[in-house]
Amino acid sequence: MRMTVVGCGYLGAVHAAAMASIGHEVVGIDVDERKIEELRQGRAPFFEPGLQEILTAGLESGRLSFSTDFAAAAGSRVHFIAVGTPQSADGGAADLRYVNAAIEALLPHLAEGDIVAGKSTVPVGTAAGLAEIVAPSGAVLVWNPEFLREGWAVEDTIHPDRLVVGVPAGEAGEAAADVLREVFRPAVENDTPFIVTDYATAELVKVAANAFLATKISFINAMAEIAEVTGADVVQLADAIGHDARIGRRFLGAGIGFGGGCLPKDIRAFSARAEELGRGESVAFLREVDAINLRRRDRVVELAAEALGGDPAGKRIAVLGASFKPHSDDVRDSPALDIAAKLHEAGADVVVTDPQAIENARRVRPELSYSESLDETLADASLVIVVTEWDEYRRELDPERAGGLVQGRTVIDGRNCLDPARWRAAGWTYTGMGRP
Ligand SMILES: NC(=O)C1=CN([C@@H]2O[C@H](COP(=O)(O)OP(=O)(O)OC[C@H]3O[C@@H](n4cnc5c(N)ncnc54)[C@H](O)[C@@H]3O)[C@@H](O)[C@H]2O)C=CC1
Ligand SMILES: O=C(O)[C@H]1O[C@H](OP(=O)(O)OP(=O)(O)OC[C@H]2O[C@@H](n3ccc(=O)[nH]c3=O)[C@H](O)[C@@H]2O)[C@H](O)[C@@H](O)[C@@H]1O
Repeated sequence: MRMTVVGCGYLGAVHAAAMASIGHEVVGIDVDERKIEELRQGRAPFFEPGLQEILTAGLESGRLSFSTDFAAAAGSRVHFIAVGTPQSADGGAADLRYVNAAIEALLPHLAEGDIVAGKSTVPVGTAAGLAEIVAPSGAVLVWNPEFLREGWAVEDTIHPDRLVVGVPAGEAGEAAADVLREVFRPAVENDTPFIVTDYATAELVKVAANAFLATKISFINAMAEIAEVTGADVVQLADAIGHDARIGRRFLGAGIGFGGGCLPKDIRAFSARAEELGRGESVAFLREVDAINLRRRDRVVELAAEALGGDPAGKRIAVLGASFKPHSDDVRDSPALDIAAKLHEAGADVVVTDPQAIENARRVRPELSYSESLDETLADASLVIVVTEWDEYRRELDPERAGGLVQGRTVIDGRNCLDPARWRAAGWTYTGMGRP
């Protein structure tokens, strides 16, 4: 099937290449000329495992192309909208200007019977408004939220847990759902749950899922705060409650909390929308989820100061990690970089390393010092802080060897990803997050 993907960022670029990999003819459109040129040249514009391979294969097969010209959308049966919905500058609400601009630009190229499928994460009520704008073109609007995780984006797109499509009531909606079934045929044939619902439910499923995940992380971080004053071990606690299948162990990783381009902005946008709807109190707990999350960043700064005798000023600190999570070069709202910046502001001599994210980190935090080399980062450090649990630090970093490079064997494990016994045995003072 011929399709368009409007917006070729993290979500759109992966979606376009993945759709081509399952046999569709895809044109990716973006207003960012540099990004489109890179994609045309076959260079993934960001690090995402598996993307480079499907991008190259898609271009070579002739099924995948990119353009900055919306006229390239003409002739597609489905037009996915995957543009950004960032947090607006004046508060928590989602900024919908890119979604509105994308729809406006697409309108002249739509034909009767086309489907416009929104994938961007939007406040509940957005799709109903956009449907009215799209209607005169004869196209049908559906909302098809995306649940992929960065780092596993290709796998999640090709083998999703579930597919959700919000459609208008009536025959047109049913027919549109059938077209989406065809788009995702390999997954549908693999018995992936395919949930057809109304617009509001589809929009809410997305924000509810992210709100739940954020709440789960802040819940365990709240337990970490209690563990810190009682001497309990939050990692064992998570293992123990996680054995209860009703709770589950995943997303109970206590540490410096969640960041990235989605969870933080999505819970804030959800709160803002609930307030607009007069139901702010229904999701008031999300403000606490946000507050707990941000407190964990400050806690690391506090621990760092304690470890350095009360004042980090002038002390060399090695910060291992810059991306908001491993297997990604994304530094949007990265807790790792936020902590590094706070320590820098406190006067510490901070050096940050990361296997993939240094280029992006430099753009958002130019005031920090970076090194590609882990050894160089560790050299003469009085304190080492692990803030992103890359395998390079979690598995491969040998505490003996690292101990030979630093000035002081003191480590703060912001992700509870190191083995405390092993590091202590190598003479390190180890501090985890909510674990003794
Ligand atoms: N990054 C992720 O893992 C996921 C993102 N989402 C949602 O998907 C949406 C996109 O997120 P990302 O890809 O992370 O954002 P992004 O910022 O990486 O990409 C957005 C892209 O849209 C382009 N764009 C902006 N205005 C445009 C226009 N008028 N026409 C064409 N292109 C335009 C930008 O140039 C950029 O390349 C957001 O709503 C996000 O919440 C949902 C699930 C996963
Ligand atoms: O809407 C989105 O964009 C996406 O947001 C998240 O995906 P992502 O942001 O890629 O990353 P996650 O794996 O959810 O991690 C988010 C943050 O939580 C942190 N985290 C995760 C798990 C955990 O146990 N503890 C924890 O602190 C991670 O380090 C990271 O900073 C969701 O997991 C996706 O389902 C969703 O599609």
